Amino acid sequence: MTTHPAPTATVVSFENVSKSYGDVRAVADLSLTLNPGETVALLGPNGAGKSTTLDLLLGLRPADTGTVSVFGTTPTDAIAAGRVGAMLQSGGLMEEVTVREIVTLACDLHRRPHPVNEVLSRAGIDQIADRKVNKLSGGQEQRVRFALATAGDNDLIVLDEPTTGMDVTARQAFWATMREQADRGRTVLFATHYLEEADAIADRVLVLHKGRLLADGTASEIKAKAGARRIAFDLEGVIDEPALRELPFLTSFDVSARTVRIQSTDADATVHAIYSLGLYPRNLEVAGLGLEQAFVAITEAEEAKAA
Ligand SMILES: Nc1ncnc2c1ncn2[C@@H]1O[C@H](COP(=O)(O)OP(=O)(O)OP(=O)(O)O)[C@@H](O)[C@H]1O
Repeated sequence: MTTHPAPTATVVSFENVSKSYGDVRAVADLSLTLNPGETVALLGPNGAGKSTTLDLLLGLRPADTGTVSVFGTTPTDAIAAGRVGAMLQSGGLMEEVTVREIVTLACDLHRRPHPVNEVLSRAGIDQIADRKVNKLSGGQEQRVRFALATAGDNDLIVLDEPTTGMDVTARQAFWATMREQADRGRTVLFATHYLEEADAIADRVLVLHKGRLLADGTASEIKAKAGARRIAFDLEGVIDEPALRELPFLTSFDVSARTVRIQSTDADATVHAIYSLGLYPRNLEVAGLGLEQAFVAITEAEEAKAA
């Protein structure tokens, strides 16, 4: 009887990982774990450390301190075993070859390759398979990178801002394919600036800021962590702005024409106080923050703490 090694429960593990470039601390004491079948968004503003984190995960850069492991081994060994596919932002494609040639090469090099035609059609580049790579548009190049990342059967797919430059159709097709991969138990990790993508696609969102992990949870948990809720209402007559600004628990305030828009960390108390002022708010709406607003709130709170 053949014995198989027990499946490793943890796909990726970072333990107290730090990485600096000279004086710039790109990743600071980062600890995280990725589990099988998760689709995880790595979200953060420019310079947050997303690409560096992915480089460390792929063994493209060594950590200064801490341990990175992928499927219980080093990133290099996990990649050599054909378990990881990656689509990075940079990295030139070979120019004087056709799309089919470069995809065929990627399939030939993979331990568990998919058929070339399947890879081409999944990435939506079967129609341009005979075109030279240096004649492609930015969005088409991204599709080729996507094809290279999915040339074989990978247990972990790592994507650095994968949909940059893709049109809406390409974006939708791309995420449909990624969802299929996740449904088949693959782990997908992607870095993004697009909060709506993180919200729509990811089971889990990691918020990175100045190399540190600020939040780790579902999109709704991240929104809840930001604490505030949005309140909007219309008022008739003269609007007493100073009185409204004194409402309890406000974190933001805006009046335009007859509409008051505020954010509050205790919406029930704020709404109660509005009525206590003797006002009659019309079209009253109370809603949670969107991920974008939550993200801004969390990073601003962090900046304020650091100041
Ligand atoms: N090779 C390098 N040499 C020096 N500094 C670097 C290098 N690569 C990145 N940095 C710096 O490290 C920090 C993190 O950069 P990184 O590219 O990881 O962030 P990011 O979140 O991927 O940003 P973006 O969203 O803009 O791609 C930044 O301050 C950046 O300027």
